[in-house]
Amino acid sequence: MSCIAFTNGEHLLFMMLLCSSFIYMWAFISYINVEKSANTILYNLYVLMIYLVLTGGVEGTGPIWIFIVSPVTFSIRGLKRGTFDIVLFLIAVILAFYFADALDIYNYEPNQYTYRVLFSFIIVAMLSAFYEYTREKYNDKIIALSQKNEVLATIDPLTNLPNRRYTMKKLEEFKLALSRDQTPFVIMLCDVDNFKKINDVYGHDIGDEALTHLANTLKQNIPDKALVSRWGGEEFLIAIPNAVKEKGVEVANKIHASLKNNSICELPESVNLTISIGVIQCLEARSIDLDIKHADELLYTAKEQGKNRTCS
Ligand SMILES: Nc1nc2c(ncn2[C@@H]2O[C@H](COP(=O)(O)OP(=O)(O)OP(=O)(O)O)[C@@H](O)[C@H]2O)c(=O)[nH]1
Repeated sequence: MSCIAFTNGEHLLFMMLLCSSFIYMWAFISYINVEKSANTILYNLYVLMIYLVLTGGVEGTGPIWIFIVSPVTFSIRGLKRGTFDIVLFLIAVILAFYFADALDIYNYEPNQYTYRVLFSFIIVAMLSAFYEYTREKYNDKIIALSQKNEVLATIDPLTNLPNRRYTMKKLEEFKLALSRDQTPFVIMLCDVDNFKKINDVYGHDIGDEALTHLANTLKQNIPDKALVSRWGGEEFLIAIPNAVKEKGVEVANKIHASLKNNSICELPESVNLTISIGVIQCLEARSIDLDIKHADELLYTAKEQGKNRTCS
């Protein structure tokens, strides 16, 4: 457009369009700062449009270009800020039409032309605002849905405890705190004793009930900042930050006692739900996987020694 203006001898328009092209190019190159680039593009567009309305552009066709302003504004600014900018731009356009005539810069003919342009601009702006409104609404819905899915992906649906995926992330964080600030932490691996028998004798539903009961018992007996998760099947993992092994053993004993005192109503009184636990204090030099392997070995020892006990 700038080249066309040059060959037509419209030197001022040529300069305006050339400057705009350079500004757009700069905004494109410095795209790293999105906010800054977007503002540059938008304000440059406004200045160019006001210039076209004020001078009439080529044979009075300048105002036609203002229709691109509303979609660009709403897509960059969003609904709220976009509406504010569009209203300011509209006032500027009305003033530009007024001064074009008052200062005899360009006389738009027929008279109705100015009104037609302004009214059609308002209609296009309203349609763009409506489009932006629905776009933002659906965008919010999609964000809410993906946040919900993200939560669901980290929760075990039966016990409502975090799952292994989430726990691994948390354990990495604890490990980082251990190597950075020397904050010790404890891992406890718990496994239900003779669970297959409970399932076989009383059915899977009662088995599920037992797992939920155990999850609640674990939650009630761990310190505030500790994490309890369903590690898989009938295995649970507890991580206690800022704690040493003795604390883990103390918590384990509390859990054994609590399970003994609170039986599941669906199970006969003679059947006690018990668990075996392996407790370790994590070492800075060991990976999380090796820590867990070590806890698993202690859990195995607890099973071998007769179950319903803790090894550390
Ligand atoms: N009801 C129910 N059972 C489960 C679930 N996940 C795993 N199980 C059952 O847990 C049982 C685990 O059995 P085993 O690995 O033999 O362990 P165990 O019978 O507890 O024996 P020990 O660990 O040696 O005390 C299996 O029968 C699995 O089917 C679950 O979500 N619900």
